[in-house]
Amino acid sequence: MKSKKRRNTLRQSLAVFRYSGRAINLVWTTSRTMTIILATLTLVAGLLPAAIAYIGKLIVDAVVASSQGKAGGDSFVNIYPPLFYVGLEAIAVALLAASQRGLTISQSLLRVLLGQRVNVLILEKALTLDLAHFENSEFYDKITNARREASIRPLSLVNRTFGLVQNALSLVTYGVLLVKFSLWAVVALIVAAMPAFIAETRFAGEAFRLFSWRAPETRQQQYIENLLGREDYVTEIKLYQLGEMLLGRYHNVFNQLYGEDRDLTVRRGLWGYLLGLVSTAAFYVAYAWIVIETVFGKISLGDMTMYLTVFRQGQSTFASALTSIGGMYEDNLYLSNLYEFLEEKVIQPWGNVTRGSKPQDGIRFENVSFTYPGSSKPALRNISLHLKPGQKLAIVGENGSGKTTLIKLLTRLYTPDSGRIFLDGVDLQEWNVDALRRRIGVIFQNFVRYQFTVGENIGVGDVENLDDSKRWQVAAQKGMAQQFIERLPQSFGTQLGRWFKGGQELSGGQWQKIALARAFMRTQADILVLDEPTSAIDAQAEYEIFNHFRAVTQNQMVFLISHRFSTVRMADKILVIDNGEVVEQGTHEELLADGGHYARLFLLQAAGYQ
Ligand SMILES: Nc1ncnc2c1ncn2[C@@H]1O[C@H](COP(=O)(O)OP(=O)(O)OP(=O)(O)O)[C@@H](O)[C@H]1O
Repeated sequence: MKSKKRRNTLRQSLAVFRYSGRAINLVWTTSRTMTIILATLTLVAGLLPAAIAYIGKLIVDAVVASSQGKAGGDSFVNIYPPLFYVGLEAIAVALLAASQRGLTISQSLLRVLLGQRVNVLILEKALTLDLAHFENSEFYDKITNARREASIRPLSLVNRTFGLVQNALSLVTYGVLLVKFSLWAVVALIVAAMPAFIAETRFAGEAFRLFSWRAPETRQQQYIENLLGREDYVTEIKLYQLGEMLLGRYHNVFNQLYGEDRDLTVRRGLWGYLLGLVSTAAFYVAYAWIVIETVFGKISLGDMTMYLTVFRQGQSTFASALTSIGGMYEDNLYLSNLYEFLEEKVIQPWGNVTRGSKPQDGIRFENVSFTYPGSSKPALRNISLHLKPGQKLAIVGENGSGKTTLIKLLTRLYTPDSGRIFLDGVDLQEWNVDALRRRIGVIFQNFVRYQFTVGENIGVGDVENLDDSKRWQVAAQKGMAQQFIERLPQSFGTQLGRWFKGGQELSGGQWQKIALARAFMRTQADILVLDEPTSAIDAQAEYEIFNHFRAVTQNQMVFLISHRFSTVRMADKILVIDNGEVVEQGTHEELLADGGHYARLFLLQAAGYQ
């Protein structure tokens, strides 16, 4: 029982080295030269203090020898040996200072490089995750935890590991010098410092657990900071007078966090002090012992000077080694967060088909059903449809009926729970991700308003031709954006949004025209997906867009979601969805003649215009 407990304690203590290897590897792959410099300087800085203490002893002994020579009546007093040692010590001290300064410089540079490296690793990982991850709050906690401290912790762990090696080297060399005096003194000093170490690792663990639990609160604070600091929120927050309420919430979260922090900090400080007293007491007992031994002439004055230096420095080195271990424990815990995030499993059910077996088949949904993760009700049920190359499909339905969900399945942001979707006769799951995505041009309702130039905002539709200004123009023409862009101060070169210097804000409809142009930028895409692309566009422009819509999308399949029947009626096929199910399917004329759901909604809207 006892031995099991001891093994556990040992394993816990050794756990401080768990991530050291990985952290060192991370630093090593970030900059080999810098790591070698860091290791060499650590070695030098670890060995020099004992050498300096030893030279100190040589100085005192040489001084005593010289002065005894004089007292003995020698006419020639040899002043050179002590001076030689003084010079030697000066050189050693200068070297120590140089190595310490070198350590600081290389650590600062490595910190910057490593911060960038870890952030890139986190962002690269984020790119491989799917949409479902981003809709899960636990995942946000993970990414928040990984990002918050992870960029500084690997270097900190490496510094502490190296620092520990440096301290250990110093301690071993001090030990070698001290053992000559008494082995027991060495053992006593080590034992006296243990309680402080145990307390340190305990508190570090507690601090970390506090940090992890709090991820939701921290995110809440970040969210409020975001709400109060972003230009797109500011109008509503002002007009609804939400400022004070939000600030109040911000304070509440802070007060709660501060209370916990304060308790832990005070407890940690108090215990650190009390247990530190134990090792100070041990140090002074040893101090007294050395003084007594010197008074009784058992050791030389030089030895006493050396022992005192060694004791004093040995004690502070030991204390700093213990703090390093406490800190390493903490670093390990934070790094476990980083690696937990980086090792988050990504299922990539993508195939490698780049070309369909039946290119004339177009898109086919067969009995597709889908329920969002964590939701109890299916968003889509038994959807079947078929769209041939070049055909246009409009999807109609009330809010929340499942239209956008259908598009998310088509674009493979989600995978159906049952049923299958085929493109050119091949199941979407078997398609190569790049080949599939290259074939689709899409605008979602919440398309992104990039704080880039107008041209780039259109160019992102086809990243390989991001800067091709000729293509921008063609795409802008198709999206009816050409006219207003030409009136902007720097035309396609105008910076959009308010975040950067000279940025210009656009109206909702103008942004939507940019988004339309973006979808048209993808010239090789033969599937165009438009989720309410004209909801903010004025009637005249919409009329013009759809008048030439057939011409500009001649060879493309189009999936169009719209609440405007003037737009919908132009489609070859109309799909009416209600509550996740297809309730009607046909052309505008057929559906009107049926006198069902579609006919009722159409007449309702038409009546509104009369
Ligand atoms: N990410 C999600 N996680 C869970 N449920 C979702 C998610 N997105 C949508 N839903 C739910 O799925 C159903 C269908 O939503 P969907 O966005 O497809 O509707 P829609 O027909 O496009 O509506 P609208 O006309 O308002 O855009 C709704 O009940 C909605 O609450």
